[in-house]
Amino acid sequence: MTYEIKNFKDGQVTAKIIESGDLHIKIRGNSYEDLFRIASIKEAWDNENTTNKKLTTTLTIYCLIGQRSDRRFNDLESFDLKIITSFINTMNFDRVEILHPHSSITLALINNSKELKNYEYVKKAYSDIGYPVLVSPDAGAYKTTHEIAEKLHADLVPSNKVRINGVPVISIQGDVKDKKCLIVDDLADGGRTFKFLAEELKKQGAESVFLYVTHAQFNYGFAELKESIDHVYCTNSYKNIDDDYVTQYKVIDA
Ligand SMILES: O=P(O)(O)OC[C@H]1O[C@H](OP(=O)(O)OP(=O)(O)O)[C@H](O)[C@@H]1O
Repeated sequence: MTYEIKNFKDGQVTAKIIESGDLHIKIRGNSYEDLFRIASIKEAWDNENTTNKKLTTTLTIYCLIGQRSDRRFNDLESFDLKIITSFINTMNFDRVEILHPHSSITLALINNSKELKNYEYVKKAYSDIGYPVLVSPDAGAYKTTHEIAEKLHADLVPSNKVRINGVPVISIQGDVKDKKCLIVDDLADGGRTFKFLAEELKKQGAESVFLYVTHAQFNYGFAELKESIDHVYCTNSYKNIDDDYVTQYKVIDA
């Protein structure tokens, strides 16, 4: 099944089904415009296929917008992931695949959802570096990084970040002296969490520090990170990056 998307000059999005069949939309999903693209395609497809119950509809989202906003942060503020997932649910897909969501709340809020794991990308980085120790940067990342470490038979050093009087304090729970370390997490916004952690790992004698994140925003570039992180591994779920400092695994043609 194929479709095309057009944008009107005022920003309106419209979809046209070119060829019918099972529907499988593969999209970053990292903008509100992408969500409306999905809705337009699905609406056009539904209109063509109201009577054909044998066809299936699948949505694959590589970097869901709002996945970090998995709770109402403050009174009087909107719960954005709830709004986004409610909108996706109105489209009634048979299956919705989400690549490495920030937390399980995303999967709980989306009907018929399934996680696409980050394992194969971490494995590639792990082999490329030469079997480093995995480092989970916070409590949120511990569970998924622990699962990966078990599968790879890799050592895992958990670390934790707490704020004392607003200042981040990092505690590393293991020995990293003379070791190669690979920090594994879901996303980098600015990347400062990892810069501080890498500095601490190097203070404790780490030979080198690498970073893997599935969703690579890096909104402030790489200059600061280069001071303490040797190389970055990520997917292109959020955007394409053209920089020798970054190895990007392609999940979407874009
Ligand atoms: O690039 P940075 O700006 O340093 O941010 C990256 C961190 O932010 C995200 O966690 P977040 O703080 O949103 O997790 P939470 O659910 O614990 O609030 C993400 O999982 C990273 O750990």
